Amino acid sequence: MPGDWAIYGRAIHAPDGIEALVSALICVGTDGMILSVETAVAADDPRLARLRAGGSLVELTPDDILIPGLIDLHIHAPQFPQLGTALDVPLEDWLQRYTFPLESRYEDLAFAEDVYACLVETLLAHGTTTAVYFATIHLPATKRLAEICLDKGQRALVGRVGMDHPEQCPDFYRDASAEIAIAETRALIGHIRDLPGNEAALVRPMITPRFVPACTDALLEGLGALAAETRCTVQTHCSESDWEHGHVLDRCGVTDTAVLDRAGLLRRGSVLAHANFITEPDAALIRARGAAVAHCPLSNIYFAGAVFPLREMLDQGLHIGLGSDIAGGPSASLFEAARQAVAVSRLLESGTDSRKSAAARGKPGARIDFRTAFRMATAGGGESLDLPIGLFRPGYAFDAVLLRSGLPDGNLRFAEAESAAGILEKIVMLAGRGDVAQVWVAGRLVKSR
Ligand SMILES: O=c1[nH]c(=O)c2nc[nH]c2[nH]1
Repeated sequence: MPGDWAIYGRAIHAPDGIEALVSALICVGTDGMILSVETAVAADDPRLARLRAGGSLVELTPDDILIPGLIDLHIHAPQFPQLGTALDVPLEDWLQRYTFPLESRYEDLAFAEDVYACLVETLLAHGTTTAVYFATIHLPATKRLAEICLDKGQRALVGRVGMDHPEQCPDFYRDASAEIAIAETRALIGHIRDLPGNEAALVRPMITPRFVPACTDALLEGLGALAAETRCTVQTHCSESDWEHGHVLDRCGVTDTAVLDRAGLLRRGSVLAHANFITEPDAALIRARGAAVAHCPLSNIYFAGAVFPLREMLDQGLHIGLGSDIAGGPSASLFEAARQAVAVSRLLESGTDSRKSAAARGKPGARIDFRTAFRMATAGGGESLDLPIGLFRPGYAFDAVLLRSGLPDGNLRFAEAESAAGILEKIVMLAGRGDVAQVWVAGRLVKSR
């Protein structure tokens, strides 16, 4: 729609707890930002008639419900071809055997374009309106990923991966030096910030050291200095598995979090994927710096060897959102990540070894429910990135997903007069691509069936 426009119907979001917005009128400006949100607007309100007459009103049906766009805090874009496969070995073997060989192929720009275009389309179809991407060490292909996100209208944060450590990175897939990795990261930051059509910063660069084991101290320090200089946010992996956590302790004498902080990489808006083995002082430091954790329950099942103490970390006030971790996690759907976050928290609470007594088996109080999972997939992601997304509030971007009950290939069936909590529980437990009717990013309709 060319000018200001509005959407009228039922919505749900999670400012703190869950808030149902009944008969809501959400007005959206030409810049894609929400101008106003009003609830209990009567169907015969004259403003609706005026908007309707001007062709500026989207009207939802009783089968429809609007939710904030999903925010996926951790995706490896080049790993998309391997989604759903290659999960039979531990992280350190998976990287060397499957993942580095696949990522090395992105020197081929045509290959990269095909994969990245398909991935961005797929994620939008699943309702992922904001995606935080690791790319590869290849600057041209990483620039293309950012351009594809901008063309297709997906809000994205895109990073060229830095990895120069000769002991952990193979000869065929490694930065030639820390200097080159830093220079190319700088070039990507400039390229994305100057992209024509990106004046509103729909796509942003991210400084992306792969993880401490893959980076020399010179690279970590250089990227930290670059983050301070450019005020660019940072993403990396942190204390992911027993092997990874132990490797960093052996090499550096301190945890990943302390190493990242020493290098200046732990900042407001920094996203640390996994963080399964962070210590109490690590958690305090992450909180003090305003950094965030991307909780990736699916890949943690395969690689971590432990369950992230999510409830405890939320209670300590950390910013936490959800990551699909394509392709360490075998699903592109953030709804799937949300339900798995609930499931693994229940396993952590109950424990898993039936040979132990119930009292000795688990971690009391560790569970989260569907409300918390939904919040992490939406408002929690926005807070983590320090961006005004994930809520229906004036001043926030209108990034939204319209879910429709009863679509032929969908899972959702809302009963008449079902409560907001009941509907949300069904969404978190059942929703998938087949339930997504329309998707908007920054007020632009980017998917419709
Ligand atoms: O899940 C993961 N995927 C990766 O690609 C990776 N690299 C380092 N650590 C990692 N963990």
